[in-house]
This record gives sequence, C-alpha cells and structure tokens, in this order.
Amino acid sequence: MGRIAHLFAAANMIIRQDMATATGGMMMKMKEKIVDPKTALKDSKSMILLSRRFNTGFMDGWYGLPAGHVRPTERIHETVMREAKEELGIEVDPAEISVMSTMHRLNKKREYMDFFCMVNSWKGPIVNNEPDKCDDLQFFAVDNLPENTIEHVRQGIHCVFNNIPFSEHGVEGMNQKVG
Ligand SMILES: Nc1nc2c([nH]c(=O)n2[C@H]2C[C@H](O)[C@@H](COP(=O)(O)OP(=O)(O)OP(=O)(O)O)O2)c(=O)[nH]1
Repeated sequence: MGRIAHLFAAANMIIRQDMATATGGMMMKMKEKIVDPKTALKDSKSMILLSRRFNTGFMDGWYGLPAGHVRPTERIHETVMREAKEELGIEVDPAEISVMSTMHRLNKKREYMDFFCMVNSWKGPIVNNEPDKCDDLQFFAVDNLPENTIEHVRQGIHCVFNNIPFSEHGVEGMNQKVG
C-alpha cells in the first residue's frame, strides 16, 4: 500500500479582512474588487481571521485558521466550502478558492497533508457558528500573530504570504519515527 493512504488531509482557510471590506462580504467579480488579491498578498500588514480552539481535544487555547479534515471522496475546495459554512456561516463559491501552499507534516500521532487556501470572497457576514469549539474569532495582522498561534499554522501563513508553495513540518527523519 502506498504511504499516501496513511495521510490525513486538512484544508485551512485564509480569510482576509481587506477582502471583506472590499467586497462588503458579497461575492463580486474579480474586476470589481477594490483590492487586487495578488498585490494584497504581498502585504504583511494584512489582517487574517484566526479562531481559538476550545474543547476540541487538540491544541485548545491556541489559535488556528478556520479548517477541517478532508472527508473521503471530498475535493479540497468542497472541504473549504463545507467548513466555511459550518464554522463561519458564510457561502464560498468554488471559483473563489485558491490553494496557495501545501505542507507535509508529522505531529505526535498523525501524518498530514495540509492545504492552505485563500478565500478570495464570500457571501454573508462572518459569525462564530461553533461556539462550543471556538471561543474567539478575530482578525490579526499577519506580521503580528498571537503568541499562541499553532506552530504549523504560523508556518503555513508565512508560506502563503511569501509565495512559498510547499513546506515541511516535523517530517525530518520521519522514517525513524513511523513504520
Ligand atoms: N481534531 C483534530 N484536529 C487535528 C489533530 N491534529 C491536527 O493537526 N489537527 C488539525 C487538522 C485541521 O487543520 C484541524 C481540524 O480541526 P477540527 O477540529 O476543526 O476538525 P474538523 O472540523 O475536521 O472536525 P472532525 O471532523 O475531525 O471532528 O486541526 C487532531 O489530533 N485532532
């Protein structure tokens, strides 16, 4: 069996506050946007949405991106759309999702492939739809993330804003760690 079968996959969303302002939270055509995503991408002062985990059993009290596991038979953009609705109450059009960076990651228990996806626009106001799993949802500057930001999430955000398409986290020497 190929090793890929052992991988968990997770989709992480980057939601920028300037895009909320530019689009008024509504889906609009690219040309109508005030902010060009390609230009804004390079702006490390961008504010992005982080969610503090609560009562989940994994990294509680730490900030991550809105995210979720990719279910069997699900495509990456479908995970983003589903989790955006579940966690934030917003509708995302598949054409408005861009995978910006991927990460091969090993934590204590699991091996992951992470997808860091820019959500270019959405429909509806952002709300904390899962207060039983998230006790804080707010925008932070990319160059001033909270200290309690999950380490691999910090790395993924760095990659997205520095145009680094792929990175690794914790996989160094993994052939000694896993069978
Ligand atoms: N729940 C959980 N998430 C983990 C673990 N390790 C790990 O890297 N993550 C990461 C992967 C995703 O980026 C993010 C998913 O968190 P979540 O709790 O929102 O997952 P989910 O919505 O898919 O919930 P579920 O279907 O797994 O119950 O956390 C872990 O052991 N448990």
